Amino acid sequence: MEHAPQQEHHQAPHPAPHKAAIKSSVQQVPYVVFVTGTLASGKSSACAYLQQLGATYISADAISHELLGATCARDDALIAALCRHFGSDILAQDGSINRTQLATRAFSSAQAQTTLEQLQIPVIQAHIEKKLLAAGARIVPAAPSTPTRTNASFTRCVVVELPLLEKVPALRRYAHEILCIVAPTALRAARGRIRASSAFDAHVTVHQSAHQYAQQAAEFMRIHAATTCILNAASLPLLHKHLLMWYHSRIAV
Ligand SMILES: CC(C)(COP(=O)(O)OP(=O)(O)OC[C@H]1O[C@@H](n2cnc3c(N)ncnc32)[C@H](O)[C@@H]1O)[C@@H](O)C(=O)NCCC(=O)NCCS
Ligand SMILES: Nc1ncnc2c1ncn2[C@@H]1O[C@H](COP(=O)(O)OP(=O)(O)OP(=O)(O)O)[C@@H](O)[C@H]1O
Repeated sequence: MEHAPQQEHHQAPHPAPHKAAIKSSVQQVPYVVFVTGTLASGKSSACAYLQQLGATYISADAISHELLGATCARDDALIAALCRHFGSDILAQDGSINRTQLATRAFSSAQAQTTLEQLQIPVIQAHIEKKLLAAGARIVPAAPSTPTRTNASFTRCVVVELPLLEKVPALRRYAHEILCIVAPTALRAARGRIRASSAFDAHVTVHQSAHQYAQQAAEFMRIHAATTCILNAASLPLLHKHLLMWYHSRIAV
């Protein structure tokens, strides 16, 4: 919405230098959408499709994997802090974190999970912010809200997959919009079983009753924070169709 007056400046034959600078920075700014939802709702599937449509994709989970992995992208300080808190036997031979071992420790109690999040989330947040800025994203003056008209002036889109949206409030200022992917619990459970289950999923299954309410509360918060909810209760082609309509109403192609 803040783009209309700047487009008018673009029409002026000799724009003042500062106006030209504003114009060029606006043209560079991509439409930033955060994609959230609960476990196995279809966040990654949605992001993969948006990426296929041309969006730049940033994934909190992928960053988390890189930080704890064996490549040069790993974060030695974070790995050392995790070893101090959860035991040095979470370290694999290649210097990466044994994720199953860490999950067993970190998801053993609410307090341990909080410790993991306090150590890891600020680092993940800093990496996402860096990637957002590198992709041309800038702080959006108004908080994310449902657009009242199409944002046809945006030609680029950046999609950030953020499962734990509520844990990274500082990033919200970069988002034009928050998409929440929603799917019924029974479908998520069925889809989750088809997929190779992670340690977190296994933990949630084992501690089902204790986690159910927390997960549900978190999902409600994400739905509440969302500007658009997309129901992923049928086939993947139908999810793609919803996303395509959404994309075309936001991004000029
Ligand atoms: C403990 C770890 C190493 C276990 O790894 P593992 O490969 O077994 O699980 P994976 O990373 O695939 O996670 C599985 C699912 O659980 C979700 N999840 C991970 N951590 C959490 C958490 N603290 N709370 C809720 N959901 C979580 C992920 O988003 C994903 O959907 C890993 O889950 C981890 O590092 N978690 C903390 C990172 C984090 O907070 N990521 C989200 C940032 S927004
Ligand atoms: N509409 C659909 N129809 C059939 N299968 C689907 C559909 N949507 C997602 N899936 C499948 O369900 C599984 C979970 O989907 P996906 O990985 O996209 O969810 P997620 O929210 O990213 O999961 P996580 O919380 O673990 O990161 C995947 O195997 C995916 O292929």
